[in-house]
Amino acid sequence: MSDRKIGIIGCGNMGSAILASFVESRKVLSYNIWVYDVSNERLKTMKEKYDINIASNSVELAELCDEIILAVKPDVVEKVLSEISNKISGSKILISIVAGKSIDYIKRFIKADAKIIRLMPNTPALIGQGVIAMTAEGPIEDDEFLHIKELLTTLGLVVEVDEKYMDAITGISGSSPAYVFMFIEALADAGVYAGLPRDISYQIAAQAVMGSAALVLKTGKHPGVLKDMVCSPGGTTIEAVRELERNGFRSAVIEAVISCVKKSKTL
Ligand SMILES: NC(=O)C1=CN([C@@H]2O[C@H](COP(=O)(O)OP(=O)(O)OC[C@H]3O[C@@H](n4cnc5c(N)ncnc54)[C@H](O)[C@@H]3O)[C@@H](O)[C@H]2O)C=CC1
Ligand SMILES: O=C(O)[C@@H]1CCC=N1
Repeated sequence: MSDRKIGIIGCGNMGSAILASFVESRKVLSYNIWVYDVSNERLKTMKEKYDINIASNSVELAELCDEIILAVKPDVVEKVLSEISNKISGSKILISIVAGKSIDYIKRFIKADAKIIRLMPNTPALIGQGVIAMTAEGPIEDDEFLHIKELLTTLGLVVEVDEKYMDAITGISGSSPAYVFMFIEALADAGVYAGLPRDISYQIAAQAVMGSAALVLKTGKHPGVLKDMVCSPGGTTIEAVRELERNGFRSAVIEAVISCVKKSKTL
């Protein structure tokens, strides 16, 4: 457990997922966490739920905390960084989860020797099942980096990457929960069409997706091999596979991810 103070600026979907995971895992105790958000309602909810500390603004949060997680949307990053620029120095570490904003971009607004870590998490971090891509710059000591990495394992799988891969990772794991939820929703709608009660349909669709993903990870087998194992010759599955191929399923996924990655480069 860490005694360092952690601050989160922006407690929306992703900021609150990180907060929830930290608190619920007890890796960071509530009294060592500060949050700030422009929405008082949001702060009130977070305080009620997690009993954390509320900072009165981003400057106070940056003064109080050792690690400052920047979880606002890309269009307000410049404003927030300009506010806290003088506070990020010494042993303090700025941790940005902002999509599309490079470390070089961040460095335009804060001190040249500031310690910066850039992450690309995803929302399953809320239940400790996320993917967290991580890269660092500045005079960060190995033990500081490892300390943050260890903390982030609370959120899920942590992968250290070169920053040049961050846009691609945004397309593959940062944004993909949305595509997967769409897939689960579509599977369940089809289940309802076929007469299943909706609650059972969502439950089995989600479990089938989770089980299939776990099978890829646990067996290490190629997804194509695992797909072939489901397709009995002349059976039901290959009928569905034929329809998916006819409707450009794979191409739709690939093009969607390419669009996402392109967008990330423009943020
Ligand atoms: N939602 C996701 O799945 C992921 C989001 N991200 C990144 O996380 C960041 C936040 O995204 P979301 O949580 O989805 O957005 P969100 O809109 O849910 O949350 C942003 C929060 O920032 C607050 N805010 C706005 N201006 C502020 C300011 N000046 N100071 C303090 N708080 C302020 C808003 O009130 C809001 O609660 C983005 O940069 C996004 O790229 C990264 C990975 C995944
Ligand atoms: O949609 C977005 O821009 C953010 C980045 C990754 C997931 N959500």
